[in-house]
Amino acid sequence: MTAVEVSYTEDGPAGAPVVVLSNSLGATRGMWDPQVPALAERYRVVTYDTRGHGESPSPAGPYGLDDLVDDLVALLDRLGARRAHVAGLSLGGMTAMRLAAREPDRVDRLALLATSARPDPQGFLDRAAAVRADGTASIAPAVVARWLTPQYAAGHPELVARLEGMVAAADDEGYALCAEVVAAVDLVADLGRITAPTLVVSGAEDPALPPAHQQAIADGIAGASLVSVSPGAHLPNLEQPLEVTGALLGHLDAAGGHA
Ligand SMILES: O=C(O)CC1=CCC(=O)O1
Repeated sequence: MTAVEVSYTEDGPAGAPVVVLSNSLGATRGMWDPQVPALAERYRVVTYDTRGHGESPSPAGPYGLDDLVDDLVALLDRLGARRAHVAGLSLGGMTAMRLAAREPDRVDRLALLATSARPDPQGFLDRAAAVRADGTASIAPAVVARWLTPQYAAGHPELVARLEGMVAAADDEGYALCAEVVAAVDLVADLGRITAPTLVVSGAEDPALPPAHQQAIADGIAGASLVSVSPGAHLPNLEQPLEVTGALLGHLDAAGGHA
């Protein structure tokens, strides 16, 4: 399939090293809002909407993970970035892992948050069927219930409402096609091919992709470091923004400022 031109936003100094942030299933690039200001103090931060999400196109399917990687490579080319730091959460992390394994010369440092090299497919196939039948609004409360710990969600009803609105606004077919991408992901053989210095981040209470998934990634990528954020669920960057942003900056800054 031809790569699509994804919709993106840039923040930070134009000449700084590029950091690209890739979103999770059902989210938009807005999910990175807590991280962008601090990262943009010293990086050219690029957030984008994965195809089928937000303001990016939702071409007819089926999609494979390599289509999402092709979109990301096309974005790097549009940015004039031969190499970039790449961070992704969940589906975004799967895209980032595949890029790092397939085109290692395009990736400087890699950050993989709340993601998996081999998710259990059935739940995602069921989810695709559910949104095709009843739309993304029908699954939004259950999805967001996995993104934040129950305690944090109880204390932040406006955030919960905003996130549920984000999922409900997602294109039904785009969401379903990307859920099918997740269901088909098997990156176990790719892990050993990843040479980029890698940070892996877990939400200690993530019910969607529990910490064993990130442990398997950290075990499979040579030299990877693993940080567990607690309390934290599937979107630990929202619940623990200071800790996650600090971990990202520590990892990226170790590159010495050159992507
Ligand atoms: O949506 C979820 O429940 C968890 C998830 C899996 C892949 C992804 O991007 O989010």
